Amino acid sequence: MSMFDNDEAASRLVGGSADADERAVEAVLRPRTLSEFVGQERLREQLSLVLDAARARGHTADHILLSGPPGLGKTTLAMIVAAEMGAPLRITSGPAIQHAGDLAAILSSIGEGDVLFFDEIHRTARAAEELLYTAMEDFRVDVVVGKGPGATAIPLELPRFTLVGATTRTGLLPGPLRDRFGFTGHLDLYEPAELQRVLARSAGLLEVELREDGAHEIAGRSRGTPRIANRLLRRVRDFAQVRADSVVTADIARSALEIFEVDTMGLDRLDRSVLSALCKNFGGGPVGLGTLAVAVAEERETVEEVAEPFLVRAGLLARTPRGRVATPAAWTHLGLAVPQRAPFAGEAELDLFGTNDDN
Ligand SMILES: Nc1ncnc2c1ncn2[C@@H]1O[C@H](COP(=O)(O)OP(=O)(O)OP(=O)(O)O)[C@@H](O)[C@H]1O
Repeated sequence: MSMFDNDEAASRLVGGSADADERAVEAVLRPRTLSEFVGQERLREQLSLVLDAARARGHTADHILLSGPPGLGKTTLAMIVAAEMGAPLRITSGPAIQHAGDLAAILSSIGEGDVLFFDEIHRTARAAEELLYTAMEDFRVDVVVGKGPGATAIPLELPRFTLVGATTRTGLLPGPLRDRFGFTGHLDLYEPAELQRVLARSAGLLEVELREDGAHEIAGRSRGTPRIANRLLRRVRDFAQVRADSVVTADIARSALEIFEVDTMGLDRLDRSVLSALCKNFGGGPVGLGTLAVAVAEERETVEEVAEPFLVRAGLLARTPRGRVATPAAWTHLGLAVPQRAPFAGEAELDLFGTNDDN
């Protein structure tokens, strides 16, 4: 059985998603205004324009879609949208909406100007989609009363509200849903310098004495993700409290993260064992996903969904039509000499977007 069978967040220090306990801790660290929100300059400017214009017209803002990997600040931005509009925030998620009735119940309790944050909107049940379309476009839901031939649809007018949808990829959304958003913003991975600012801010709130070189060390291992940066900071703080004088320097951060097996690029044990098997057992590939999974004693889903996305993004692993391949950077990162006749040399069809997943 895989050590990563359960929720990714529960078992991984460098996983992107968070469980309920972590979300409670995170609430303390959330920026409350656009100006407090670090990085994502373009998106911040766009959002600020959308919100300022709506306020100037005295209207609710258009529906907003936010896309990007977990932990980059979509929930935080939804909260900021509500705060900047001076509106109450309501929260739901795709997985919570199994039937049209679930959605109708939420929508019918919404007030004028409310902001409805809809997390993982791409996971909304089909049965509720139509209802969502009319709610977003016409601020109306048709509530069906009765069954069979005698069923009638009673239109229910809704107050104007702003829906803020979050998704990990806009491509996962049906076209008609995507089209109903007036503004779509994409969140990119953060640069290390931006993560250093996130860390400095969090350290202030958590009353951790974080030196600049300490922040630099943690930022480099945070996989471009504020959630991971904050999580690593909390672990480093533990170490600094127990083993040092509570001050987080680069040395302290390095020692702490070595104990937690997070390396200089932010790879953990699973990531490294995948790369190491690929290079050492299979000469750098190409090798099929199933074979690679067996070599690291993990489920193929774990390798594919937990380890690979970041390895691909970090340019360490490529998915090709003939299988997984280690890039020169992978050999170098593992401290191995890059072989002369490496498999990547002749690969013209690198699938860097990871769409080819069944080799
Ligand atoms: N730009 C930022 N500046 C400062 N802190 C940030 C920023 N973005 C995210 N954070 C912090 O990172 C943590 C995770 O952010 P958030 O919950 O908004 O991510 P998310 O994209 O909604 O993730 P998920 O998709 O898993 O819900 C929060 O504690 C938040 O305060």
